[in-house]
Amino acid sequence: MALVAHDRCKPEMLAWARTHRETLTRHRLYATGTTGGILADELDLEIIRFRSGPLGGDQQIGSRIAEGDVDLLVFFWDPLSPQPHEPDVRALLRLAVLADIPVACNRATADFVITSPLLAVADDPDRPESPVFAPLAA
Ligand SMILES: O=C(CO)COP(=O)(O)O
Repeated sequence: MALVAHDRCKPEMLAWARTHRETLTRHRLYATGTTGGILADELDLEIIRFRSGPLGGDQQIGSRIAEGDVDLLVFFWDPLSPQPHEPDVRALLRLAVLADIPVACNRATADFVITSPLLAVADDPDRPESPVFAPLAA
């Protein structure tokens, strides 16, 4: 999973991650620099941190998505503040849609996604390589 939050949304991301910490510990976590630092410090989560978003972190996560290495993106982007790296933000969201992975842009959606029964498939120890979101049975 990849976790990203703009500055004004970081308290929301921290609160969400605190609520779902136990679930998060069962997955490999990527995050942009500052978001990942806060989650690691506050919640003692093991996180693979990239650069800060404005310095290329969004692009680094986008490249992981393009490589098929990310199954879920939680991106609390700020709808009220312009971002200097807006093109990177758009590119990250575009790649996530293109890759057809779930993208949660607010807490309500992130709550739905992380409590989805589909996510439970990935937590099955007998299927460690299963994707976060298994296809629905045919
Ligand atoms: O800017 C961001 C996403 O666009 C987030 O970056 P940080 O987590 O480094 O603040």
